[in-house]
Amino acid sequence: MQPRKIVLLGSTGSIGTQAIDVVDGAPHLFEVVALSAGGGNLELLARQVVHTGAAFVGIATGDPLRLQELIADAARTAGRPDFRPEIFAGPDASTRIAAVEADVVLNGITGSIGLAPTLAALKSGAVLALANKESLIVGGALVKAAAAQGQIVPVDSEHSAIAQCLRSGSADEVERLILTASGGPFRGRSREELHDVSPGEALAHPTWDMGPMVTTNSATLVNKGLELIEAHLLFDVPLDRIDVVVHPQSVVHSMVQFVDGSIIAQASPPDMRLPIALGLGWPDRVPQAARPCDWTKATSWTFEPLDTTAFPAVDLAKDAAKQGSTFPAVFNAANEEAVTAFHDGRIRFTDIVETIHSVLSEHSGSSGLTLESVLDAESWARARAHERLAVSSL
Ligand SMILES: NC(=O)C1=CN([C@@H]2O[C@H](COP(=O)(O)OP(=O)(O)OC[C@H]3O[C@@H](n4cnc5c(N)ncnc54)[C@H](OP(=O)(O)O)[C@@H]3O)[C@@H](O)[C@H]2O)C=CC1
Ligand SMILES: CC(=O)[C@@H](O)[C@H](O)COP(=O)(O)O
Ligand SMILES: [Mn+2]
Repeated sequence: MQPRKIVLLGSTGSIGTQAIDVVDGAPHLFEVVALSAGGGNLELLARQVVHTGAAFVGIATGDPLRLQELIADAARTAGRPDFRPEIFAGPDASTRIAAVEADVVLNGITGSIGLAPTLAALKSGAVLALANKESLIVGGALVKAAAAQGQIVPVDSEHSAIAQCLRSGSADEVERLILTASGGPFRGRSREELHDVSPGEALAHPTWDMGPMVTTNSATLVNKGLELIEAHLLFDVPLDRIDVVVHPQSVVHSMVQFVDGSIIAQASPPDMRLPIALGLGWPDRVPQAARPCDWTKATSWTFEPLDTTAFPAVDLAKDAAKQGSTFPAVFNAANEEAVTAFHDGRIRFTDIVETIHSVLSEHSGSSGLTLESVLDAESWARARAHERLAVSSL
């Protein structure tokens, strides 16, 4: 069998670098044909291009001539002085890279900026291995309409878990989905105790090593709110039949409850290489993609309800999803702006979710969901969030 041709969007990030580990571990299964990144780390990107031998590379910002020089240096060092991939540069570079002929496009970009690349990947006919949950959430019905049955394979650990559990039963046997949440670094704290936490503390995730946006979203529980919407869209289960339970060890990645009361869970130590490998290989499993649980050591898995008073983000996300239309896009855009302001030291941690709440409460939605209405709602939400953030600044 020929190796599957893989496009990696966001190759320099946490998902992207782990995807290259997966490919390195199974070169007979996968071949990287194109890479893209924001442009913030041209040295790493150049090394990745030479290492993988990708024929195409894209950057949103940064100097393409500098990238070309760095690739030439790395290629000389690797003993391949004639290696010259084609470089795409500019804001639409990842969208163009997503359309390169391939079997699977892994979208590992952070943020709703991943929407156009998601739509381009779907249009290309390739399987979309989706880590960039934001594009599905903001695009909603638009992304679903662009996807053929089974064309989107989830990479987010919870949704990969659910997809695996669903192999055990038919859609009409599904009663509920149960998303697990680590609870983040501030699990157990009251709303008041969250007031003065620092960006450094918010980035200290208890179980996962991830990029700064998703790590902060785990701390506010916004990530779980986004994942609730993601699960609803991916698996067509009504919002009120999706639960969140706190599981601090992050070993059970999510569960499906069936009509007879049986619950199937997927468990593995926290390591994204497993869902990434399954996303690239779906429906086939990649042998030795990750270590399994070690039953020779005593261990406990615990579960507790989510404190929705201290962490109201999941309820807020559910409300936004129920309102539909452009509300999820507004939820996400306001969050992205607030998280940036928090890391810049302009607002408090608790202002993040308050900002989302405030911006959502002023939104009136849009009649019909189009790409234009989504982009307009996002711009509006970002501008409104900025005004709100200026008022709540420290
Ligand atoms: N990390 C994880 O374990 C998990 C992540 N996810 C999801 O996966 C996605 C990626 O997360 P993560 O890897 O942690 O994020 P990182 O911040 O680590 O990486 C983000 C990647 O996106 C690139 N990027 C940023 N802006 C652009 C742009 N305009 N065009 C193209 N590429 C761009 C970055 O490039 P540059 O380096 O140049 O800035 C980088 O390669 C998110 O949606 C996250 O929620 C889901 C589950 C787990
Ligand atoms: C690894 C992964 O999928 C992340 O999205 C993870 O879910 C973050 O953990 P919590 O949001 O549960 O803290
Ligand atoms: Mn997740």
